[in-house]
Amino acid sequence: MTTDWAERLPTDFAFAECREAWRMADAPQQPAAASSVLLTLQQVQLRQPGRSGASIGPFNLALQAGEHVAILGPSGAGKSTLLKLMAGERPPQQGELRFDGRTLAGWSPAALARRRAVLPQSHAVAFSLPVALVVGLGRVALDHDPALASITAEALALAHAGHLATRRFDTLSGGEQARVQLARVFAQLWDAQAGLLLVDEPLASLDPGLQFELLDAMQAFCRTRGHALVAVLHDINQALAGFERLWLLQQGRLMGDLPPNASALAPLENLYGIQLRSVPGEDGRLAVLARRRVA
Ligand SMILES: Nc1ncnc2c1ncn2[C@@H]1O[C@H](COP(=O)(O)OP(=O)(O)OP(=O)(O)O)[C@@H](O)[C@H]1O
Repeated sequence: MTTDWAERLPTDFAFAECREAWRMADAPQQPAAASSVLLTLQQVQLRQPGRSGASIGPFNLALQAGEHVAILGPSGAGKSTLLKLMAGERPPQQGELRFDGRTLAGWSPAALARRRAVLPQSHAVAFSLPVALVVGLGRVALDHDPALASITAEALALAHAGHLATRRFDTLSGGEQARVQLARVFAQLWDAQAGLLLVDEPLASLDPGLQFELLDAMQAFCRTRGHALVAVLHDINQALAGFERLWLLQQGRLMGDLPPNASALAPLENLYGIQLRSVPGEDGRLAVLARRRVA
């Protein structure tokens, strides 16, 4: 496979960022040193457009290189918007974001695409594209990509989607499409180091077995490459099992920045208005049973 197909993509193609990144490819950037700050948000604030007018922030956050953070909160709390701010997809009205020491605006789309990948909550593809092409779109920022075919195959296998390689994306089920999109972001950061993977409800359309498998795959993928991982999740146990920090959001504000241990239970109960009972989890990690709060 070559990158010639990128020239044939329709102009309103959904992966506008990738196409832009492919056009603007420039010199590779040096990755952040281990245990350094990768991404900072300082007084970052955004007001949503239109009638909702919801105000998100101000956020003051620092994400370390290689750190794994889960963002939790009720529906409409601002989780996806925070992820979009971190991705540089939504510029803040106030405040500053720095990625690897440089303001996000100071990164060219191509250089950013080689260091950080984004898996949005919805990922419709407007055209009937082959699965391998959708995965290969993760690598359009590279000028020369001799390993494209093998990385595409390995990324699909890691996302438990190797058997879908010859299918067309629009014929796949929701869960199959989710796995292909996960393979796309794996492919994007496959040969990067100390990057950033931002994922929004990546497991929502998958069966429970696949949720375990793909959460493990995502964690292992990031750990072996030193990538930081920030995931918007609705499943408290997934957040407790595989993440080092929990960012709790409510009404556009950060209500807590906590480790995934017993100290998080009361804040989580308050966040969702539910009762949680701790139960033994895997490898001694905390797990919870959720119940309706009794008045
Ligand atoms: N483009 C937009 N224009 C106007 N309002 C928006 C926009 N995007 C989000 N909002 C509003 O901002 C608030 C936060 O939305 P966001 O999608 O970040 O929430 P969320 O926590 O991810 O929710 P969910 O768990 O339901 O996906 C909501 O009230 C939403 O209606």
